[in-house]
Amino acid sequence: MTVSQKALPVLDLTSFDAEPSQRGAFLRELCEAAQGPGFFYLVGHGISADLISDVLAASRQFFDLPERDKFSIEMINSPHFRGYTRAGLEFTRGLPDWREQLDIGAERDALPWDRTAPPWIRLQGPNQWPAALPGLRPTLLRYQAEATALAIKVLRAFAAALEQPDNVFEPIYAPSPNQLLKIIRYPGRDAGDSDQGVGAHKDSGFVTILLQDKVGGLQVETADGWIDAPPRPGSFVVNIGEILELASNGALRANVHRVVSPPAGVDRLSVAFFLGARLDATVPLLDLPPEIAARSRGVTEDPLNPLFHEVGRNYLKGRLRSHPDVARRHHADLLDPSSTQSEPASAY
Ligand SMILES: O=C(O)CCC(=O)C(=O)O
Ligand SMILES: [Fe+2]
Repeated sequence: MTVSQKALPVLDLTSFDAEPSQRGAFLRELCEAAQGPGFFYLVGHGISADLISDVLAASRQFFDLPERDKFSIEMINSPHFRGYTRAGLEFTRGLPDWREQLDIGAERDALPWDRTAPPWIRLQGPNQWPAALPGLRPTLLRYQAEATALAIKVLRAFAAALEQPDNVFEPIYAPSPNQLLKIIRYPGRDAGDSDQGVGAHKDSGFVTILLQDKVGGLQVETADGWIDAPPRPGSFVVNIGEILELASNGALRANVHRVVSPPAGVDRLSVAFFLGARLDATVPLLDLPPEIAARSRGVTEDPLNPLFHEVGRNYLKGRLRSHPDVARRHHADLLDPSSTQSEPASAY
């Protein structure tokens, strides 16, 4: 498919706190970005350049560790889907993604799971950290905290763009939003290799805040075809997740995106932060003013990716499907034995 040369818009978050006319202009730009590509670059975000370079440096140090150190914290050890995943072990739409990654969630104790507990309770639990790199934990947890505060501010801006009170989503994320921080390395591809860094997908949360190093590869699907989202110094790429699509009945759309692997001899680092609602929450359908409701496109119907308003159920569905090895080892009771796919059984 051809890739269009169109660029994503750039939004300045400081305008959200500015006087009413500047704030109004910002909210209009946000609506346009949401109606169009569903993705934009964010500047004026308030996260320091020092923290950003520390996170990228710590990520590079992690991926440079010997295999035995990374393998000692593999995700297969964790029923909570935390830890390291080798390239090729994560799947998007049934095909392997050529990226290695470390998944860090909210640092919380595991909850007891028994037959009466909802299955998503299994998602809560500790992270796995590499003993060989003690500096990684404080750097990533600090970044996770700052990215959470930033994502909540972006969420408040989306609420305002929908002409809702800024805090309309607070009841479904406070006091313990679902957080997922992923540090990712995309290896270069040799001739004949698949170019699927990560296959075409939507993100499941409220919003995603993406930090990229200097190597491109992210592409966004739009009405005009795929658009490149090359790195832009000092900015994050922000995109809409499925919770906002559900809550707005498609007035905001979670857009499809993918990463094309870098060429041979080059690798790419990215750090994705996904802000989600509380796992025990149910996504409400917002009462939108008529002129916004008129723009609603409804929620995308995709038989391969049914969307549930129950947050924990939706999130668990995605984790089981993306990490079939973890699903088989720890959650075989949730898988449908008649299916070769790692889909959750429809019963729960
Ligand atoms: O690495 C990137 O640029 C995007 C990653 C992504 O889309 C994801 O992990 O959901
Ligand atoms: Fe994504």
